[in-house]
Amino acid sequence: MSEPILKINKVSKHFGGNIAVSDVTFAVEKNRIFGLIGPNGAGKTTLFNCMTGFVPITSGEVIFNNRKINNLRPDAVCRIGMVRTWQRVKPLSSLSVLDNVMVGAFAITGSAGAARKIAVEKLAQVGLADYSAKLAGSLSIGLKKKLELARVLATRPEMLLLDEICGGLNHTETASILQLIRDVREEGTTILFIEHDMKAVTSICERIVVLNSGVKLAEGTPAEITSNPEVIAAYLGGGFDA
Ligand SMILES: Nc1ncnc2c1ncn2[C@@H]1O[C@H](COP(=O)(O)OP(=O)(O)OP(=O)(O)O)[C@@H](O)[C@H]1O
Repeated sequence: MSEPILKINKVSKHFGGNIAVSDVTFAVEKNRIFGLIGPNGAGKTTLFNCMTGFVPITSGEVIFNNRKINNLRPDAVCRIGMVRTWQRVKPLSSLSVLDNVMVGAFAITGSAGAARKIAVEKLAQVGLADYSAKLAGSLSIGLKKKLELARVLATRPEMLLLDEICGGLNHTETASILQLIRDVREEGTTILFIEHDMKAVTSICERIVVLNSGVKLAEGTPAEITSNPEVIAAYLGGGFDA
């Protein structure tokens, strides 16, 4: 295994008596596309929140680039190179598409000119150049997801955490987002991908961790995961055919 960029060591998160994440351990190698899957309520988003400083961890360690980052605030986590998207994308609706991406770029630069340049570059990358001047709130859900991707790419991340970026998209939109994710990985970015669309997960991820009721149920390649009887029983059911 090459050097991991991210290590999750025995991470737990309790909300009062509710154990959302329990003693989860895994590592993500640099420049991989890694999947995080599991049933609703399995703890996937909570784990993202723990990694990126949006909720405090009850116990365990998050190590990013050999640095323990448990107590860092989300903006600091972003500045050291790890940024996440949100399951329900909420752009700043009354700002333009360009301004929304500039907000992302301001995480890494204080210069409006530099932020604009990065935003223009990232909007072109996701295919939204023609929408720059439109109000973000006027975009369709498919284009809002691309805007979300441009916003996080504008922070020039080393690692991207994508929370159901394909959720609510049709077949063509999903294919387009998956190609963008592949392109981003080609540029050297590591990706951790939460997704319920198993076709998308198995087509893009090299390795997958499965959570169930806050506990790590399995880890392996897509072929190993989709043939794992425990994963089939807890999540996939009998009908999945990769
Ligand atoms: N802020 C919170 N306060 C209390 N409980 C929470 C909070 N956030 C999440 N939970 C609980 O933690 C558990 C895991 O939820 P989480 O949203 O992480 O699951 P998930 O795997 O992302 O689910 P989904 O696929 O539906 O998005 C659930 O029982 C949820 O109710």
